[in-house]
Amino acid sequence: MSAQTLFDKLWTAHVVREFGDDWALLHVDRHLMHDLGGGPVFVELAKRGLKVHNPELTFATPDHAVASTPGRVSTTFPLGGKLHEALRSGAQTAGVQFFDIGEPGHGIVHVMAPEQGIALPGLSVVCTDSHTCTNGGIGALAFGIGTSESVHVLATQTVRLKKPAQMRIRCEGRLAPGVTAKDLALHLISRLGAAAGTGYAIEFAGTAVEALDVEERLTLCNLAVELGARFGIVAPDERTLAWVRGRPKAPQGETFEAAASYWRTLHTDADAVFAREEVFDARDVAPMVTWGTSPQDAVPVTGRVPAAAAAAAPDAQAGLEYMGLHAGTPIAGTPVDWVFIGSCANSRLSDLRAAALVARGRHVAPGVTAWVVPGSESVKRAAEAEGLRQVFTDAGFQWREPGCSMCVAANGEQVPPGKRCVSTSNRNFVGRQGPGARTHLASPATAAAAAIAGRIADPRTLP
Ligand SMILES: CC(C)[C@H](C(=O)O)[C@@H](O)C(=O)O
Ligand code: SF4
Repeated sequence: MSAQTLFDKLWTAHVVREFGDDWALLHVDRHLMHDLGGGPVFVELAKRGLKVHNPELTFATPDHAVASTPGRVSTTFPLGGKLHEALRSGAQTAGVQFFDIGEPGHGIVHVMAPEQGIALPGLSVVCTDSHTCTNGGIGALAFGIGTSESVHVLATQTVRLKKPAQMRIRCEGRLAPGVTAKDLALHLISRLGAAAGTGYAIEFAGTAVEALDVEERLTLCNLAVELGARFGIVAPDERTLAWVRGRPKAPQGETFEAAASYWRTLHTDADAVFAREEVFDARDVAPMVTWGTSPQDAVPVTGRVPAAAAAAAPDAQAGLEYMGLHAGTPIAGTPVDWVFIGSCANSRLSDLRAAALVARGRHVAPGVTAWVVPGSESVKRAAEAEGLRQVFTDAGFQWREPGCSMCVAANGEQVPPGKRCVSTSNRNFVGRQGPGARTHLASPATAAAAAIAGRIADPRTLP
């Protein structure tokens, strides 16, 4: 057999039928549903008189529209309450497991899936959400689908897809201390452009990626879609296997060992060919922060807001105006009003630890509202157990309930118009965190540093 890429191996393992012209019907191993799209999917299925083919392979959790207010219930945000109920009742009727708020397993769908061992290396994972690619960080064939495809998955446990072209991004060397996977992702997007991955499945490889811990790989793959790619993957290795072992829904004992020996075959063969290959030196990466309204508008925190003409995006001038920034000014020192630490990009335990390291023994600057929103109930409990909640609240951060929260503001939690927020999420589009809200994407450490300094600041040199 000719040399195969990791993606080829994952793809081939899931083909049920080839249709020609690179189209195929793929088996879906895990189907995730969330509150924004889930309810209507169940309604549509019922309307068409269809049954759920494999209810045990679908998992539902409300994340986008639930309030993060401490002590919240499902109806704290009333519209979210309706979406919650539609998802819950649809799941119950279908026999689909529903992870409700307050229960272990609840959380942002892309945080809870790998955490619970629902997503595993080698499995195909789909959800009506573009950031499903996050799961590629453990070597899953994970991708976002549309609502009608979700109905199709419920009815048939398959999905029709055209095999994408393949790109490999190799990051060689080591990230410098204080530089994270989020910074690497923003660096890659700023260098390659937010559309570079369109039509591709991206494999992230190289010594710098191998050196990332598994949660950092999830962050890196989360941002693959901000490069335009539907898939981002990292080959599973011993680190991945150790991370997966013992998760609630991961195989146990001998079954785990059998799975692990298959997972060890999931890597790109030495002489496999990619349609496009890019190589980066990890030592060039600094803590990054965005200045505009696309994730590609990112500069090192030690850098300056670029002149619009020098920026890659055609709408950079409009971005600068929306953001209320001037070309040539250092990005550090820009005063901030809000800080949001959360989202499927950066709300796992390791992210909260990194932010807490900066927050410990310091205090949020006057006039700054700083939120920490854990990605899942399990992350929240683990963080509380090791004292991180105390570190944050002592420092003046608000400790909130898990969900998407201010990442997309679908739960009514918005950055007020004209206010500036440093956010650990993945999108800084116009209005993303609320009408007129100004978003700067950054890592958890950089976001925590901004909260403390009251302005954009380099976490490595915080007084
Ligand atoms: C709501 C959902 C469809 C959307 C996505 O696909 O990513 C959201 O999660 C986002 O981050 O913008
Ligand atoms: S946390 Fe943000 S990016 Fe992730 S699924 Fe929720 S809304 Fe989308």
